Amino acid sequence: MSDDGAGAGDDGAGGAGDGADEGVPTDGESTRDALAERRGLGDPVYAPAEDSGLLAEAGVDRARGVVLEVGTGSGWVAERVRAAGAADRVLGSDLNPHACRAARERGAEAVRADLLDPFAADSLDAILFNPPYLPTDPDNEWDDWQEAALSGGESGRDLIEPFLDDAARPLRPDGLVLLLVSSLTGFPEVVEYAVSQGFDAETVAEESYPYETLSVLALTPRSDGA
Ligand SMILES: C[S@@+](CC[C@H](N)C(=O)[O-])C[C@H]1O[C@@H](n2cnc3c(N)ncnc32)[C@H](O)[C@@H]1O
Repeated sequence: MSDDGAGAGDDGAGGAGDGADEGVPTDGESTRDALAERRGLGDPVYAPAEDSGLLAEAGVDRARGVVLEVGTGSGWVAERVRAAGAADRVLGSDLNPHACRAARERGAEAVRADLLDPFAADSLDAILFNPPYLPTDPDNEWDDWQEAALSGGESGRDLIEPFLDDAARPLRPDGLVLLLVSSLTGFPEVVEYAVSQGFDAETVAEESYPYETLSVLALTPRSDGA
């Protein structure tokens, strides 16, 4: 979600980042407010930003076979991976019906779903997720789709943990999860949780911004299942 104008792509990602980092506070909650304000609270669909760009690059490099982007938003990441041509099929899913519509308009195959719920066991070769991850004070939660795109609850990990609880189920045994993680969310805590859910974790991309470091974790199911 970093928005310092570094730009994550040529057709939308980082597009809201013209204001550099001026005035962006360093605590998670007010950072969230500043970022949400820049993106426009009226827009119900997350606009691609640097986090989207980092995940898309990792997906283009590593995702093969049947790929699902969970929380596809505008569908920009899914489309980048599809257009690169190395995957057999790229699906997108999102809880937000406006996002599903936007992703379809972009040409992505998108379905409305809560995390991985409707996906069958052993059906996916790669799963990508740029989750809502900003730590948010419960007293400051808004009840709208922008909130659903940004807020990871008090810890920042309210969506990441249930995602990791279920991720091994739809994944084929030699499959791969690419998970975008921000330092605001607690990188070591996410790694520890992923390992506790039976994954090996490796950082495959990292970018630092003035108020957060974004990483992409490649998670692979441990063969011993432990
Ligand atoms: C940070 S945005 C990322 C959007 C897009 N993938 C990108 O990188 O530009 C997080 C997305 O997750 C979606 N989302 C939130 N909760 C979800 C859930 N329970 N299941 C599926 N998607 C969810 C939001 O609607 C939003 O589109």
